[in-house]
Amino acid sequence: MYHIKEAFYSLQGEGQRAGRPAIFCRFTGCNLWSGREQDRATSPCTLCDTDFIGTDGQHGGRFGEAQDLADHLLALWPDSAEGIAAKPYVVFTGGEPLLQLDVPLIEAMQTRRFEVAVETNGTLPCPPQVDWICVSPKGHSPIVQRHGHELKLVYPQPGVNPADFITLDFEHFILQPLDGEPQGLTENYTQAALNYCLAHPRWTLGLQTHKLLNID
Ligand SMILES: C[S@@+](CC[C@H](N)C(=O)[O-])C[C@H]1O[C@@H](n2cnc3c(N)ncnc32)[C@H](O)[C@@H]1O
Ligand SMILES: Nc1nc2[nH]cc(C(=O)O)c2c(=O)[nH]1
Ligand code: SF4
Ligand SMILES: [Mg+2]
Repeated sequence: MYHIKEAFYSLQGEGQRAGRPAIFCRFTGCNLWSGREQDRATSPCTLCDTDFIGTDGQHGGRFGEAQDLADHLLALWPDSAEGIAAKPYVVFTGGEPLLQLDVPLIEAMQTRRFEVAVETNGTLPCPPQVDWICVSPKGHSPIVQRHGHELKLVYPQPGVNPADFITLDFEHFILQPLDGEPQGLTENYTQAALNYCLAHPRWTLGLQTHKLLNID
């Protein structure tokens, strides 16, 4: 059974593929936070900007079979001529998608011509069938998924040094400014991230453009 918080059609707002139209499938639940505010401060991930509890969001629900969920997601892709000609794209996120994403679901999407991307915290192994792997490390949680396409580090995180990640096997290293209340920093987080990129040019700055655009 797959538990889906919400699913929607939007632009990928983040990372190397920002701007690309995509279906987002947000799985319920995470292994690094319960999703309850009273647990946030004592959880391995304290920075989350997302509600991933329950199945009550837009186009959310529970799906028993990969084929049923794949058909549900396919129905969100535009059926204009351009939509059919374009390579459809699905981003599995959450919550932590690798608690639920399995090979039958990946292959059901690929059978429907989708390219399959995942946004993961890196603490669980990613099936090799996934076409685009984005790992976003959290605090000192151990990184199990040590290769992929983009490593997208939220910056700053207390005690986390970006230099500790550049030996991992990724094509793109992206710093994404922390969206949240300033915590004892003299500069804002975007300025801090951009300063880090200028001083360490292996890193590129990635903004959460969907928040700037006020879209999902
Ligand atoms: C909500 S997470 C879900 C996927 C997965 N659990 C993960 O953490 O990568 C989706 C993306 O949003 C990023 N993110 C979450 N909270 C954020 C925040 N406060 N500021 C900036 N990025 C954030 C995560 O790092 C991740 O890249
Ligand atoms: N537009 C848009 N792009 C995104 N990229 C990653 C997201 C996520 O929550 O995983 C996200 C999201 O929630 N919305
Ligand atoms: S690991 Fe991802 S989904 Fe889980 S709490 Fe952190 S940012 Fe949110
Ligand atoms: Mg998001």
